[in-house]
Amino acid sequence: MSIPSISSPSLAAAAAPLSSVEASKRLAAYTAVDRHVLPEDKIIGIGSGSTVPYVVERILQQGEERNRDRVFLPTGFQSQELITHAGLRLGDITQYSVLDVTIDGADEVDSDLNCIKGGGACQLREKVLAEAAKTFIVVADYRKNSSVLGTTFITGVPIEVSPFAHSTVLRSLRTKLGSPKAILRMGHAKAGPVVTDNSNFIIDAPFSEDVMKKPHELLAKIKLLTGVVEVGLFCNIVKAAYFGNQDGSVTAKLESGEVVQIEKGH
Ligand SMILES: O=C[C@H](O)[C@H](O)[C@H](O)COP(=O)(O)O
Repeated sequence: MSIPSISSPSLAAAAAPLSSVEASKRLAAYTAVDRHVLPEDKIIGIGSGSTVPYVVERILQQGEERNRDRVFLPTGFQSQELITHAGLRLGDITQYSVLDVTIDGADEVDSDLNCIKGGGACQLREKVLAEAAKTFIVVADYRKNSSVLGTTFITGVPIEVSPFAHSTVLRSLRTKLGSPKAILRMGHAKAGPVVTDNSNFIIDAPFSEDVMKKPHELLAKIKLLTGVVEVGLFCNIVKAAYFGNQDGSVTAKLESGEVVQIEKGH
């Protein structure tokens, strides 16, 4: 296995000045990798989205020796490409049912480390790799750090559904579960609905603040609808969430309830 060196052109490009949001994503990702991707970790889950490339970038910076006997499992097509293009060894969840650590992005994280995920339609595979990991870590920029889910990510809870059942699930969400504005997610630059890596559709279902304050209850109700494959509410899975801030610090929310401020350069 040949792993690109730290001075490769792709990393040189990555070292170019970043916007404040991108810099915050990188800061969160680098901090999380430094703290949670340890020398003894060999089976590593790589999540989806625009923050995760910085996770892979930092893992590469740990060096060829450290990565030689590691296997990386993807949460979808995008992270599979990330892993292979980085020259890291690709594995599959069907080969490894226990992961040492999984690091993933999030659309929003509340005070109790519950998350909305699935803005990129990857929540099914992401949840499988999150639950299979001994340690599941979330990385995001400061915009995702919230106290109640649905405050900043307002398009709704992403719900993966079997195409066959999408209209019945939509009806139940609208008329029984209190999401009258639930809609089928449509593609951009593609006619028709978004189709997931699992050949399913996505429904985005916004709920009131009162309902979003109890994400576990909402998750249970949505999962019981026939045809629902997975819900983009992650409850009681996250061990720690790292948010990069505009001032160069990182806010870490821990499973214990503690919130730690990591100052620039630490
Ligand atoms: O389906 C997509 C995933 O849940 C992403 O991890 C989530 O949307 C966050 O992505 P980003 O890092 O681009 O904000």
